[in-house]
Amino acid sequence: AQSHVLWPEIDRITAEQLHYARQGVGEGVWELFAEDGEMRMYKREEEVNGLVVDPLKAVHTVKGVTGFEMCHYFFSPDYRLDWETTIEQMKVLEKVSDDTMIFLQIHKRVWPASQRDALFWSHLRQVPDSRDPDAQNIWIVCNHSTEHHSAPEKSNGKYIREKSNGKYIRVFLTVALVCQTMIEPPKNGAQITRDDLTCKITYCSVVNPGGWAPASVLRAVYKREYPKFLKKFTHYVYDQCKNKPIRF
Ligand SMILES: CCCc1ccc(-c2ccc(S(=O)(=O)CCO)cc2)cc1[C@H]1C[C@H]1c1ccccn1
Repeated sequence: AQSHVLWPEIDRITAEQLHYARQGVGEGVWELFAEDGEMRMYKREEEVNGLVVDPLKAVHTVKGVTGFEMCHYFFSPDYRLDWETTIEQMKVLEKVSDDTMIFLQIHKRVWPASQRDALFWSHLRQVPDSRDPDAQNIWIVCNHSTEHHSAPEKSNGKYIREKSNGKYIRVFLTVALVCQTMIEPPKNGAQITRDDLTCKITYCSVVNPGGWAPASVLRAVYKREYPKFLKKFTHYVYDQCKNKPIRF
């Protein structure tokens, strides 16, 4: 993908998001708003031009899967409709390379706000750990809004069923899923099994709704949808992997 026009931006945003994901939530600005088992979900309340763009950061620990497996199921279009419940339609507009694609997603309407779509590149990458050079166990998927000739801001009906008003408000998003595999080597030198695996997850998301929506509505939607999404997604990956050979 190094030759693609988007490559410099993909490289820069992915590196920025990795750094951002690694920053702790200790500094007081993050507000814990959801907990479920090992999952902790934090937000910051921010508005841009009166629009709610609350950054979100979630940390979670899932036993029995690797960081690669978690990122693979998050990245691949083949499984998305199995775990993403807020999407009405999804299309891969361009396959830039095996690890980079451009998606167009129509999200379900969040009443009373009008319906939105999201157009973004998605990039999957293994990350050398600066602090531990031989840690080959960190993977990231970064999703970042982009433009594409085949899906201008106004839904042109060519690919996606035209709604009555012929237009979806386009959100602007940056999302990162960073996953690290921890292995508890079996005492007796036996082969590693899924019981020896733990996946440490950091999920970061900033979604600008692109057009006005009541702050109270958006905050209620995020409070409900994000915990549901991360719980459903991680359970889905565990179920998909549990009877399959481990992929690092
Ligand atoms: C008015 C904003 C509408 C809206 C647009 C977009 C998104 C959204 C898009 C992408 C991603 S992802 O993590 O990249 C997974 C791929 O789909 C997550 C969220 C969420 C909402 C809102 C519907 C809410 C929501 C919140 C959390 C999870 C899912 N949906």
